[in-house]
Amino acid sequence: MTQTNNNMTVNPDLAMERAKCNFNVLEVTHIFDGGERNTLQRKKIEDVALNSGASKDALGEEHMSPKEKYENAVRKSCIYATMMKNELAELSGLESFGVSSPVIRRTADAFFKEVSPFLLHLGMFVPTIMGQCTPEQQSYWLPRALDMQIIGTYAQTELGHGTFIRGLETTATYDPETEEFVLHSPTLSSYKWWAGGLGKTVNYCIVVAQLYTKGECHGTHPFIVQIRDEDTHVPLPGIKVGEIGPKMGFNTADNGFLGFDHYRIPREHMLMKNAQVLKDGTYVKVARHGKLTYGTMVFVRVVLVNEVAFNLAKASTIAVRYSAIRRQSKPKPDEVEPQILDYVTQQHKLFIAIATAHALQLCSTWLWESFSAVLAQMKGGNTDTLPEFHALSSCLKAISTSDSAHLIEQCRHACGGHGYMISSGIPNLYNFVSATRTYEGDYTVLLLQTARFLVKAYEQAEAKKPLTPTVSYLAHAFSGSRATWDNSPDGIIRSFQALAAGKTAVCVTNMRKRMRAGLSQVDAWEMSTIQLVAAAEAHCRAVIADTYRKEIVRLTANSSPNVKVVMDQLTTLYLYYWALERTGDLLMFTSVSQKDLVDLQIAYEELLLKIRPNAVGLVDAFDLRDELLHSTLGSYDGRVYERLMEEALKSPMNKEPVSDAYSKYLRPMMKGKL
Ligand SMILES: CCCCCCCC/C=C\CCCC(=O)SCCNC(=O)CCNC(=O)[C@H](O)C(C)(C)COP(=O)(O)OP(=O)(O)OC[C@H]1O[C@@H](n2cnc3c(N)ncnc32)[C@H](O)[C@@H]1OP(=O)(O)O
Ligand SMILES: Cc1cc2nc3c(=O)[nH]c(=O)nc-3n(C[C@H](O)[C@H](O)[C@H](O)COP(=O)(O)OP(=O)(O)OC[C@H]3O[C@@H](n4cnc5c(N)ncnc54)[C@H](O)[C@@H]3O)c2cc1C
Repeated sequence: MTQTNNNMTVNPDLAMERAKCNFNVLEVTHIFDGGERNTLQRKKIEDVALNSGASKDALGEEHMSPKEKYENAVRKSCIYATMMKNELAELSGLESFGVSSPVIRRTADAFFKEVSPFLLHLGMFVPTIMGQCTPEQQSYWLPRALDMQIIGTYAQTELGHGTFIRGLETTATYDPETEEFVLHSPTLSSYKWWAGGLGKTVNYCIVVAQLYTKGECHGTHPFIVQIRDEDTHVPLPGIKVGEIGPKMGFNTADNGFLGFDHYRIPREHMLMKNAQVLKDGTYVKVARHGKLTYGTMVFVRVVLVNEVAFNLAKASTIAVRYSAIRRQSKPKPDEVEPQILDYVTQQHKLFIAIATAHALQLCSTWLWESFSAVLAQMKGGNTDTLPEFHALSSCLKAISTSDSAHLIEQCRHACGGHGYMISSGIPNLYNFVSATRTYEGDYTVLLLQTARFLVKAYEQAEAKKPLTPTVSYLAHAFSGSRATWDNSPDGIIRSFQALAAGKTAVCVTNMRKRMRAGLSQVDAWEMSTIQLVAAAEAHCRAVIADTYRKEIVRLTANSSPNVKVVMDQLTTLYLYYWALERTGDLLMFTSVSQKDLVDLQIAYEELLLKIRPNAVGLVDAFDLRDELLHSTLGSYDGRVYERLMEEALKSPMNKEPVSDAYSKYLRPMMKGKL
């Protein structure tokens, strides 16, 4: 065993990998964190939160009953929330980052193998107060929520409707006599379903309901609703609330259901930034854009791109470190068994996961900055950039969550049987991230929102009208010839734009044909949706690749030469990988030849070999402390087999030499006495 300088015993294969890494790991950490200052701040916060040991459990979470798991998660949420208020807020500069500070959010992951029952409080309840309240409402609710005097969630989805918000059935009917709204659940399908923390934890929630006043429905609006007594926590009369039961993941989040029986709330509890109901029941629309009440969802879609990049970084760290210590098979009889990381197929599974974590991390920062710019414009009353931003955040949310879930599963495959152990950390990561593909807007549904924007932009391009920046490439869609293939990074990005333009053009042509043949516009659209989803995906890949490439060039401008090289290798790998995944489309919409594709495959394989010596260095650069990884396979020291055995011995099944099941069932059966 090799010793590192801080006296940690490290697996010799991992030590060897670290010795051969040829770039400065810390420099890459700074790139991933968005600068040295951010790295220092992150480390400070992690030290305060994690060195206290408060994140540790006496008994492994996986051996607890659901009720114990939930109570333990609440216990740790309270510890973490108190830390956040008292110590971490100051370190993170909470005012400037807002409650969505990714560092605060990430550090919390050391406390929870699944999720905190407070996730929706900070993730959606507080942001909705910030985004949907008038200044007076904010000054009342925000301090109480930030100080955790009240805990809330976001209850929009119902048993019958999640995607189609306009179809929600919960009603909020204004009664001018008492100046109250009457909340009611008229059907079983109108029961709120899914909101995190609703089952047992929260005492308030944002409820999205159809607003009725003066006999007229004005569509869905948000309300802040108290559902439990502030002292006893008992559900208030008129409220039916509970937990929805076991799920694939999120089992510490007490997702809940909620029904109303003519439940009254004060008029002022309607969130009135975008629309108001006056005392006499007059409805006043304030916002210039009809979809501003969807603002919290847009915010969370932006945050999720960062969230899944972080989780993919975790999975790739686990799988790459494990692949460096795991030796298997003997392709060369005279040599020792190779590290599985030496197999090119293993590199194919893993290096794209590292590159994608980088791509999504950098895109998430860029998206956050674009979002801030859109918000600033909207403050001045200008909503012109909102449609483009909605199209952009929709497709980035869809593709980032879907790619991350797929690649986390690929990391599990790369860990063979041990990856299937809960203690590997990967199953929990997968269960969490696969849900992100569905919630906050399902994958297909969001890509179709982007496609809607692409089709409109295509029609504008056809009419030679100006285009917004992310779709400006559509102006070249009418040259009549296929896009010229070249395998340079910019050439591949242009090819993805050509795929998006080509697929959109095919859809527009087919829709027009179908409409001429008598189909309605809605049916013609419906028949083209497979290709429309594919067009939106290609558009999104072009956006990710372009942003990733530009950001890396910018961020490595002053980097040392080897960092520049390895970062360039990763971006090129990302582009080659996706071009090779879409060869059929490239053959349809660009001039690429069979020979070009054979050459590209060879270049890709050579790139994997170039990245191989730096693979462990690259995942070390994510700088994920063991407390955040929760993994027997991925710890920094590589003591994999020791940890697997230690965890196995903790199983309650190993407490007794002979299980009770022997005397109850096995023995009677084997002795023929059952
Ligand atoms: C501390 C931080 C931690 C963060 C981590 C948080 C993790 C939290 C964990 C779990 C949370 C999970 C929470 C939830 O899931 S909450 C519920 C989320 N629900 C959804 O996302 C529903 C998805 N559905 C929709 O968004 C919409 O229904 C729709 C699919 C967009 C359709 O809406 P609608 O029917 O009203 O609209 P149309 O299709 O008719 O389109 C009309 C035009 O409006 C435009 N549009 C739609 N949405 C928006 C928007 N958000 N912004 C701007 N514009 C929008 C659309 O493009 C159409 O425009 P057009 O010009 O083409 O007519
Ligand atoms: C872990 C988790 C946590 C959640 N937390 C919350 C929460 O805190 N608060 C909250 O309000 N909600 C929450 N949700 C609900 C979540 O937002 C919805 O489940 C999600 O938006 C998908 O909606 P749906 O369930 O209605 O799916 P559906 O719309 O029923 O989707 C089913 C299938 O139909 C397809 N489909 C639907 N409409 C169309 C269409 N127009 N065109 C093509 N295909 C379509 C979809 O692509 C999908 O394949 C949570 C969900 C999960 C899984």
